[in-house]
Amino acid sequence: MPEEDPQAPKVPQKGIFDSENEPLRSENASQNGQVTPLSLMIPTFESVQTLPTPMTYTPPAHSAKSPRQALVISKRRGDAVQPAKENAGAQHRVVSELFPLPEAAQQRVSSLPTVSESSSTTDFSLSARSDPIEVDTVDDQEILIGYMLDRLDVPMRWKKVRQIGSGNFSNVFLYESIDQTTDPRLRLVSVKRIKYPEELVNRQALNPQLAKDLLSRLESSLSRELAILKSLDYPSIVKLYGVNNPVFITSKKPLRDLMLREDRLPHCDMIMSYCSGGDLLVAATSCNGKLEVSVVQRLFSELVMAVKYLHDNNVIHRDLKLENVLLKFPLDAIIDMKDSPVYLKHHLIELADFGLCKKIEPGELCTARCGSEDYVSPEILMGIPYDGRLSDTWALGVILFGLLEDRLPFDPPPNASVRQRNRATSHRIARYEWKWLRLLNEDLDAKQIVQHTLTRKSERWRIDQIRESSFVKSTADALPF
Ligand SMILES: Nc1ncnc2c1ncn2[C@@H]1O[C@H](COP(=O)(O)OP(=O)(O)OP(=O)(O)O)[C@@H](O)[C@H]1O
Repeated sequence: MPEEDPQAPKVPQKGIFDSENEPLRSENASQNGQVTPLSLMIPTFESVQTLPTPMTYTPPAHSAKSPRQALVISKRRGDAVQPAKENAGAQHRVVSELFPLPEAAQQRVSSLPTVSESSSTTDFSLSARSDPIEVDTVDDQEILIGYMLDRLDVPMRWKKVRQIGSGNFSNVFLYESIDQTTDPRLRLVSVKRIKYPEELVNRQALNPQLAKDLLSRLESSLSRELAILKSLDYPSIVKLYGVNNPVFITSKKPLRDLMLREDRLPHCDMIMSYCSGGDLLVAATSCNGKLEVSVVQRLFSELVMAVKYLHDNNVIHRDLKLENVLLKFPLDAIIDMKDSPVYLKHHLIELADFGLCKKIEPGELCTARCGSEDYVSPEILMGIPYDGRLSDTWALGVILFGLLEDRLPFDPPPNASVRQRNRATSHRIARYEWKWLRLLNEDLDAKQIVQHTLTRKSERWRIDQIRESSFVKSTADALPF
């Protein structure tokens, strides 16, 4: 039996079941008699008493990371399309998990069937209160006071420069230090400001039990991300420098403690290393398919090393995707650096977004179904206990394919029929349905990695096998970290 995730909530089996409690059958299943959990039911959020674990939803239309150019990778996140299409927003991603999305009420949320994970429910003293919870919202905060992890007693100040990103669970801002700092890394920092669920932000009257549940998920998810980030120390992984309130570091139940003090939900800012090149999705798509294989090799090899560091330390990421690979410098600068010694000496990427990561025991299987739709492995889609390391290597295969082919493997192929286009991405994933187009006749070492990762878990390469593959080994051996 797999061990259960100690920090995930208990989520009853509640997803894709019809009135007789029979799983709905997929297109595939109706042909071969097997049940595949691919159909979606779309409940309204209000009717969800227990939180759906993974959710397919339409991301908010507004985003600071919207590239304003046409993107070659066709099915881009709802926020990464041209302005005219922003509100069409029909792109879906599977996300998760421990607390509902901010602005959930505006989004199309679909629950998938899930496997329960045990909960470490925090006992918020909310059962007696029926009034809305006051939330500290500070998106316009110009001056940030923060505390470094190693100097929690000394406040430092930064001034907001601009917003640099937005995800489902956070807004990310660039801040510049006001104080004299001897540490050059702290001069420009990125600040990840956690978005709270819309029900809390809008202060709608919440069922006290639901509020308690929601807050406990929020707290355990936040604490987990902070604790794991704090424990990581690798050049190619985003660095947590500090937080806006030391309680987020010192307490195991920071929200509860701060709410007792202030009777309102405190905001949480994570002060982190800044990557001026933005994310790899935007950078790669801006090349219009002209990213050289040697650059792909350099960046991908470093990413493999970062994931190897995580797996060696029993951490799984569970949300590896192009958007979460940040570039330390703009891509043009990286390309110009190719002949300089810096190219191999300095880290060029930082892996970000540890909101779904988890510390696991060796051999432990996970049950929380989470990730981003295009990158999620078949076993997570199926709702069976999965090895998080193998789901991470699957996602690495998706990333590498995307960089090489300039489209994602489970998008409908460019020459797809209407019927193929109408099929859900999850159908193609469940059938391992991907193929080379641009590289069809190319003999390239990199293809071997994709072939051995976008495959059944029993045959799938682990991170060490990817590390030792010819495409990665020569570059990774040359990196000093
Ligand atoms: N350290 C950083 N430096 C530069 N940009 C960053 C940094 N961290 C995040 N960003 C930008 O902000 C975006 C959102 O950040 P992040 O993925 O951490 O948020 P999230 O809310 O957890 O996202 P998701 O919806 O993918 O879960 C990133 O895709 C990136 O463009």
